[in-house]
Amino acid sequence: MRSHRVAVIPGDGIGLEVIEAGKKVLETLAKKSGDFHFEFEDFDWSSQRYLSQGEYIPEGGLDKLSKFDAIYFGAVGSQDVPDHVSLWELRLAICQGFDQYANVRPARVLPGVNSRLKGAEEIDWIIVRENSEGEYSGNGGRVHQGHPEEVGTEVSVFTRKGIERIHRFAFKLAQSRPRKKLTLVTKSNAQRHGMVLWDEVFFEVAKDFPDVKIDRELVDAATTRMVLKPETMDVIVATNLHADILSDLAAALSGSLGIAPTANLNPERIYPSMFEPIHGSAFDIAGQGIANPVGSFWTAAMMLEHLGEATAAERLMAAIERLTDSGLQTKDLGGSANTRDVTQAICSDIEQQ
Ligand SMILES: NC(=O)c1ccc[n+]([C@@H]2O[C@H](COP(=O)([O-])OP(=O)(O)OC[C@H]3O[C@@H](n4cnc5c(N)ncnc54)[C@H](O)[C@@H]3O)[C@@H](O)[C@H]2O)c1
Ligand SMILES: O=C(O)[C@H](O)[C@@H](O)C(=O)O
Ligand SMILES: [K+]
Ligand SMILES: [Mn+2]
Repeated sequence: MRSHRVAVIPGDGIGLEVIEAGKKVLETLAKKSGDFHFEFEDFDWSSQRYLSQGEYIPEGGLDKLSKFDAIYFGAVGSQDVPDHVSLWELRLAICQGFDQYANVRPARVLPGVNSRLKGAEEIDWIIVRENSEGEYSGNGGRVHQGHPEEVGTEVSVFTRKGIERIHRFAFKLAQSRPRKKLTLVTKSNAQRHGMVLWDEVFFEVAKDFPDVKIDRELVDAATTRMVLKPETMDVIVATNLHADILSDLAAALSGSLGIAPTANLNPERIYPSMFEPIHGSAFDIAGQGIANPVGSFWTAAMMLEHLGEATAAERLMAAIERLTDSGLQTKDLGGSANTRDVTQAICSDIEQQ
């Protein structure tokens, strides 16, 4: 029997609720499949831990985490901790610490889901987010704090190496898809250094992929194209910040932020990769049991794929689609089901297949 060691970090808020749901689904699926199982280990790395013990990740924590086959992550963020502290101390510490430079964010309208966008059924995108540098390099500082002369800088850092590897990853992904299209998202009209390098390296890498159809879109225009001509896009490569914003838009256009999944990949597999729904801890609905767990289920399917369990990943995706198609939906999708109803329904569906 194949065994997969998965570190589970539910984090904060609805992260706890959707990861508990996702684990149940994964366990049901493994039991049904019969030829693999999970060894889950839970980590309490969260804002609660930070507030009580002064750190998100304990001494030696990343070393311990590095031994796992994958990481299943919920969300981080608390009203009692500044967002820049929680994000940097937990999610970014793992993504950057494990060089998970390729963040992959698929978007499509699942069966039975109503999008507010006319023509949304045309959405079939994968957003590739550069996940190690750019606007998230953490390069900057503050001086003269509290004085009228106060200055804060936030300097984006783009390296040739960092740019080349993410473009190459995006080209390979585009090449593997039927439409073989790749859109470069940029802002090199206004940002005349790092973004120009971003573009130049893209067109250099493009020479190695003559079968991939390419185009270039400024990020502001990319938002309108996603809304007005969704069928013209396939794989989209964008910087850390641009892709962060575009992927929330893509999720909402596909029905809800509660559905969208993410893989934070270290493609060379030197470190474990991390899988999480794209949403955050959702202060407004946390603790109510009404979070949509579908994003964490789809995320689980991406994790299965990465672990080499392609058949199980397909079975899970099919179960997710039967679930959304059945009309049993949470509030964000216009339904009245809660997290538990939806989780129970998908588990019994998997058991009965
Ligand atoms: N990767 C992460 O861990 C991550 C991602 C985004 C935000 N955050 C953090 O989360 C906190 C809250 O951020 P935010 O409000 O900007 O974004 P958010 O994603 O937490 O919530 C935005 C909106 O979407 C709704 N929503 C999100 N997920 C949902 C789900 N599964 N089901 C139903 N509704 C859902 C929320 O209720 C809210 O109205 C902040 O601290 C932020 O830094 C963390
Ligand atoms: O990286 C970020 O900006 C946040 O964690 C979050 O918004 C995400 O998308 O992961
Ligand atoms: K998340
Ligand atoms: Mn985001």
